[in-house]
Amino acid sequence: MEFVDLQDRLLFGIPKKGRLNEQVMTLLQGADIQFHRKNRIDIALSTNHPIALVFLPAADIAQFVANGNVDIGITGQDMVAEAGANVEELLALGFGKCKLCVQAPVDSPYKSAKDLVGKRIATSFSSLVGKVFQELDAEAAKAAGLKQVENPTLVQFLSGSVEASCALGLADAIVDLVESGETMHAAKLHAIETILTTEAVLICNPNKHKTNPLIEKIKRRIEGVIVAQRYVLCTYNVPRSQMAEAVKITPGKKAPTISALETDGWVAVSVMVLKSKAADVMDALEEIGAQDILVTEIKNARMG
Ligand SMILES: Nc1ncnc2c1ncn2[C@@H]1O[C@H](COP(=O)(O)OP(=O)(O)OP(=O)(O)O)[C@@H](O)[C@H]1O
Ligand SMILES: O=P(O)(O)OC[C@H]1O[C@H](OP(=O)(O)OP(=O)(O)O)[C@H](O)[C@@H]1O
Repeated sequence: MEFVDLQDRLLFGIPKKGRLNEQVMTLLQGADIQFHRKNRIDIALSTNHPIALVFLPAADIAQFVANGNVDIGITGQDMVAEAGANVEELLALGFGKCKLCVQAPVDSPYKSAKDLVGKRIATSFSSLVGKVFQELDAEAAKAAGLKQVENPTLVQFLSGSVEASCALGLADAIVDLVESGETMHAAKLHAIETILTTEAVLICNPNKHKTNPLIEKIKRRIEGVIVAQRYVLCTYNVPRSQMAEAVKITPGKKAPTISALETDGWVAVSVMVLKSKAADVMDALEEIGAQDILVTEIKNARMG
């Protein structure tokens, strides 16, 4: 096998497959981190930065970053919590958003996690869930005036297809991720408690952030890509008399840029607007007499 020289390169852990992979690839492209990944090789050298991309299971990235095996990485906050990893969260990325929920069969009597003390729980998050039920067991014991409960809750690890475990008789309830709820409903389960909400994050080894300026550069670039994905640029002309109203509709991230027009009594405004609100904003601007309202895509951004 060819030897890959990683010396002097920042090691960047990237989810090698699964839910986060595609969006991370888009971020890298937007941040102009170029690389060529040979077929099935999990380390790719960047061709325009001293960076090596290390393709890893999302579940391992937090621990790898905490241990300093890689310097930075992208994974879910759920994975960081499950690993109990000591990492610095540099940036929330706005995708991979879901909730880690306790789910019970819809026809079961369980209404909250407390009702499951002493029962069997299947999950891929056995460390996190183990801690939650240890606490619930301890609370139940205390309430009953005991040192510990007779039947501690059994938390079993499953690496996948967790939602099938109640129907299979393996567990009384599960703890798994929920986004649309489709998987949960299809398995005739319902959420009875949320353990955490999560999204994808850029993380860094706490000792590396200050020592390598490239980390801050990558963070700023990725931040720019995210802003560009989320916002559009809106420009319009509006009578000066309506300027205060216009600023209320489009306050901008900091403030709108306003310049005088040659035509007396009019100003030109340039301002960032959330992509999801752009159509409503255009309607509202039109209603107060704004003209020549244009909305354009932002390719990239650097914010103050
Ligand atoms: N339905 C979902 N919606 C949004 N984000 C999700 C969803 N499922 C998982 N995620 C996020 O993506 C991360 C990786 O989940 P994924 O299921 O892709 O795991 P994986 O281990 O990378 O892949 P695989 O399950 O294929 O082995 C999760 O830790 C979570 O942060
Ligand atoms: O609420 P939903 O939108 O249905 O999403 C939730 C599902 O998504 C994840 O699994 P994924 O589809 O990534 O496959 P996996 O079970 O192989 O991890 C998670 O483990 C749930 O099963």
